[in-house]
Amino acid sequence: MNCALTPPKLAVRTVELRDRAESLVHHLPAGAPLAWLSEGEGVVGWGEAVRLDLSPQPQGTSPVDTTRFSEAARWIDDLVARASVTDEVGLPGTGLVTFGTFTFAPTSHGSALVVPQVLVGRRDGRTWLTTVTDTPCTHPRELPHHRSPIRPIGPITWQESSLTAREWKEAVSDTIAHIRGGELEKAVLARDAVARAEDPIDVRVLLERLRRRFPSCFTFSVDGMVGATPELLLRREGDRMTSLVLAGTRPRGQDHEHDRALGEDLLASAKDDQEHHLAVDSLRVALGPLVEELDIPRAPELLRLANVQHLATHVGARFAEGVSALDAVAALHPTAAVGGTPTEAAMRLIAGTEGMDRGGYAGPVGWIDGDGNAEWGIALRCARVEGARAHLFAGGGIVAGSDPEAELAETESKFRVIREALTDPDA
Ligand SMILES: C=C(O[C@@H]1C=C(C(=O)O)C=C[C@H]1O)C(=O)O
Repeated sequence: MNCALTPPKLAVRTVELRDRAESLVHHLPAGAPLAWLSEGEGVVGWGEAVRLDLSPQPQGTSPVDTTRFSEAARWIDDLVARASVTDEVGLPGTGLVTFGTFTFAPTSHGSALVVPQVLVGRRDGRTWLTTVTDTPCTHPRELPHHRSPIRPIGPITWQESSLTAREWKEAVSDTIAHIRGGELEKAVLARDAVARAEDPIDVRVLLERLRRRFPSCFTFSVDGMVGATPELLLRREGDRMTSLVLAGTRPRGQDHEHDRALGEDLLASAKDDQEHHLAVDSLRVALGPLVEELDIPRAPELLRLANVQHLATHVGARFAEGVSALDAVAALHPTAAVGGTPTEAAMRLIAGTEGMDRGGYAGPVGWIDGDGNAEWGIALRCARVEGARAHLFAGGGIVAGSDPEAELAETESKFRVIREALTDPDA
């Protein structure tokens, strides 16, 4: 069913499921899967009980406009108020769950909310089945069996990017000049790459490879945005909020010694420390009015992933009375990990420099349930998958001390996540 600004009345039921599947991905049928997976847990869904496509704002709208978030929040509030929910499990991710993807810029197409007809979730060793209908009918207690075989992706050809490597490095040099000229402190510049398969890409192949290779990341698929992001914009459980800020990157080393040396270099680098602290400060300022007991460690730690290592800060807080997860998403986006400092100047520079539309890349992606529990990541290490085409994105933070060649290499390391998921059966 398609959407409307007044959502329909949904009937929702969650029941416990006896399930031995090693991966929730194994339950997904072909088509447009919904997924949010980390450390063997999470939620997957399929079918559309209802969806909302949020309209882009007109060109010229402020780059920090938050209309798409407030429209989404209003729609979800209505949906939840009108729904009749029977929830026999009662955990974050049970009951009425809405998946969402929001564009980086308010003027881009692609912000959408989707409520699946069927959802399977897993947490703390418990698995559940949620079914959603808009017509009175009996809900199943067992999983409907209609899995279709997974289709291999086959050969991939690479097409031209919006900017060549040389043009992108020039864009980085120009950005460094603007920063040294005092116009701004940091801007995150991204590049794209376009892959084409011979047949429509089976997203389940990507999800399975991504969750295996990046178990601690958040492997996601929402309305065509598919990836494995390490960056948690926020998680809400009851009134607790957690967030993971990343900025500052090195590749992984070829052996243990080299890897350790790269990590130590990252921890000691003044340039990366500046880049990281601008990201943490943007979060502190945005969250300040919305939370209590904001706990931000003074120094970052090292987060090692299969392809790169990052400076990482784990943040905790308690939501202030009356503040929702989507209020916080709207306030946080874009953090200086994907936008820059000051935000508006960085957003304008990004729009005028990258030569492409980011769409959902670097925007919030995740889910929210009817009790307000939620997990939203920043859509990184991802691609927009449409039929046989995948549009990949990767970027990096530019500050006064950045080097264009090193930034290009950093984007290559970040592209590897999706490139290898598309091409390498052993990735
Ligand atoms: C912009 C990306 O990543 C962001 C930028 C980082 C950096 O500049 O060091 C690190 C992690 C992310 O916050 C990306 O993956 O495309």
